[in-house]
Amino acid sequence: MAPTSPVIEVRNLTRSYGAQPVVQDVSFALQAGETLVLLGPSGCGKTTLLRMLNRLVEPDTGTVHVNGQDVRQLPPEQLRRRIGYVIQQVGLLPHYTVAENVAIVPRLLKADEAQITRRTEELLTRLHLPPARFAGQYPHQLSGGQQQRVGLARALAADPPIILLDEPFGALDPITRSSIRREFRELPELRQKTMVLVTHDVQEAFELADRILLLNHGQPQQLGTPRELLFHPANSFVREFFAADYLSLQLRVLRLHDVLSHQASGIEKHSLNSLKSDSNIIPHTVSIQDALQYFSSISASSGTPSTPSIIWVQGLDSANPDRLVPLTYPALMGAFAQTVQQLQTV
Ligand SMILES: Nc1ncnc2c1ncn2[C@@H]1O[C@H](COP(=O)(O)OP(=O)(O)OP(=O)(O)O)[C@@H](O)[C@H]1O
Repeated sequence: MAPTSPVIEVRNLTRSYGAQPVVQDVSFALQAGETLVLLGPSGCGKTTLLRMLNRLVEPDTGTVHVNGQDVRQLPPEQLRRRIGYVIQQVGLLPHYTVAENVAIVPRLLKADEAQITRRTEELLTRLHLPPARFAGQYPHQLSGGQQQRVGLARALAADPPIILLDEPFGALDPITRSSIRREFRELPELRQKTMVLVTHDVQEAFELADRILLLNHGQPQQLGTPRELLFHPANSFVREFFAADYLSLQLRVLRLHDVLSHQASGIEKHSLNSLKSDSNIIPHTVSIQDALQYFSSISASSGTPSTPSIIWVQGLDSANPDRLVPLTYPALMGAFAQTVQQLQTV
């Protein structure tokens, strides 16, 4: 299939503050629906780069094109229509209700009032903020997580095809952060969006990114999929940046079909009932991390730690999608270790 033209195309962006170069010669192109995470240590220029995409910061040199048009040529209301923006501090207006905050951009764009009300209610409902309870509340009456969701609803209100997010979960405690992140990932509203997200949290980057751009001192170190950065680091900075999280990132990026594809044994799904294990079927697409959690949950509920638990993996055999392959915890760990070793030596 021929590649379609990029939704965002950044060429040779550079920006300095005084004598300090903050973003140095960054280029990338994003296809529709792609999520790019800008990752790197504090002060490496992530926010400055993000803010150059919607002209909150002007580059010294280089260009940003959105759907083939130079953003410098787009009038401000066109930019607002095309690009939503979510920031860590949320930035809700304290004297506006939740509904009024969400409606800010559509009102600036002079959308129809009935349509704005409908859209606001729809978004609040999708983001688990029932309008009957939340629409009339003020930001100070909400928790941090609820405020964050209102900030996201506000960015989505005019239905822009592009969303920029600057540490959108940064102000939340780790537990709220991880559950909101999961909700965020599963939100149908965001599936079609092209997104650029800034974070310095490696786990967050790996959970949300299609591709990651890792920066250091404003210089791009590597642009690639999480798997490419982990198994084929471009330089020692990339390797060392992920070193502390190496095992957990491997468990997150590798999926059952990556480590089990060589397994030939298996049974037909219809014969499983006779084995009385029909509830322990998982698809081949789950991550190794999720599969390990599944093992812990079934051995905790079975109450018979001496019997090795078996799960059945479905979908490994594309010619026969109903075929199930049995898997034990030790077999999974063995296959995982072997795969990692192979990937590291390629
Ligand atoms: N308006 C400004 N004036 C002067 N220097 C600035 C300005 N904005 C950013 N900087 C400097 O540019 C560098 C990069 O800042 P930036 O906020 O882009 O980094 P970051 O990677 O997003 O950092 P963090 O993860 O800590 O938010 C920093 O050294 C910062 O002090």
